[in-house]
Amino acid sequence: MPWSWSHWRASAARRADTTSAYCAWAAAVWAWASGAAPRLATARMPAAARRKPCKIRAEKMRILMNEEQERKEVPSGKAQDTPGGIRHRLRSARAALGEHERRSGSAAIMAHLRAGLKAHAARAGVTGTSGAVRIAAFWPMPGEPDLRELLAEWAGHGIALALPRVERRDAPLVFLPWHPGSTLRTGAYGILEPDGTQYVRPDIVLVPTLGYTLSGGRVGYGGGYYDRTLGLWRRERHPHTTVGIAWRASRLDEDAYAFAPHDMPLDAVVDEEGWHYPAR
Ligand SMILES: Nc1nc2c(c(=O)[nH]1)N(C=O)[C@@H](CNc1ccc(C(=O)N[C@@H](CCC(=O)O)C(=O)O)cc1)CN2
Ligand SMILES: Nc1ncnc2c1ncn2[C@@H]1O[C@H](COP(=O)(O)OP(=O)(O)OP(=O)(O)O)[C@@H](O)[C@H]1O
Repeated sequence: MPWSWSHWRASAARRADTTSAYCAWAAAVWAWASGAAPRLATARMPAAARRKPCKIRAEKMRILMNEEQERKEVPSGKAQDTPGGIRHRLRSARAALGEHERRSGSAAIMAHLRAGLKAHAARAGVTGTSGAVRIAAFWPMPGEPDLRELLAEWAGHGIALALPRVERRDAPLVFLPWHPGSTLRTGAYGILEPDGTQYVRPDIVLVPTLGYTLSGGRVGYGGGYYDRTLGLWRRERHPHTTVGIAWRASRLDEDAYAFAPHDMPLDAVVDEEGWHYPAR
């Protein structure tokens, strides 16, 4: 069979599964040294893997290799459907926003939520327990819309709020009550999360969204956390409605990304321009 990158990568990934990431790279270097593979193969070793080849688990190595490869093969600015490529472009678009744009953008998103969240809940038929809804928000990671001012305002009006916590990497999120003054601790991924043991199930979920389509498709950070959580709630028939919170700059064309069956579509999206409802 003629040598090809994809064939090599597939067999290297298989090797990484069963032996170790380092062995896979050693095999690549050996192949290169013996003239069987082009120089390009070693040049494409992911930067993070290059730094600590012995310590990275085989699975992590495989993800890094795939994402690095996807990034390099995607011509910039062109619609593509590889998760690594699209996340990379979305992160770049987000990073390109200036401090002023972020501040005024967050203010615009908060204004749209103030004006429209009640109507959204009514439209979705979500009334909450005894008529009182609990809203799940998120504590912003760098670069995300910052809704904290609005959260304090809602709390002041007696609205019950919650924030997500990552308990386990491959599990659904749990939500814990939050009010101004609640103790937060640094959790997985360096995000501030509520302390405590009391879990709650929110009725309205503001979903941090790295990229979205107007039909409600969502791209996140690739942990699958919200999909797992919302999928579980749907199976357990917990009534809720979702609102993706996103920058306008992260809007994707409908055909830009191939959504997977586990991707839970958003019920609405709010960006700086306002509310967007998928035509369903
Ligand atoms: N503010 C906020 N809170 C949130 C989320 C979010 O998107 N925003 N989440 C939404 O799900 C959950 C956390 N999910 C996350 C998943 C991956 C990464 C992340 O930075 N991943 C790295 C790889 C890190 C690693 O492999 O260890 C990356 O993408 O480079 C961050 C958050 C729960 N809380
Ligand atoms: N409902 C689910 N059940 C089991 N695994 C899931 C589910 N949803 C997602 N996953 C796993 O998580 C991985 C990442 O999913 P995806 O790319 O959709 O994450 P994301 O929506 O970008 O992440 P996040 O919600 O954390 O921001 C998937 O490849 C899959 O392995």
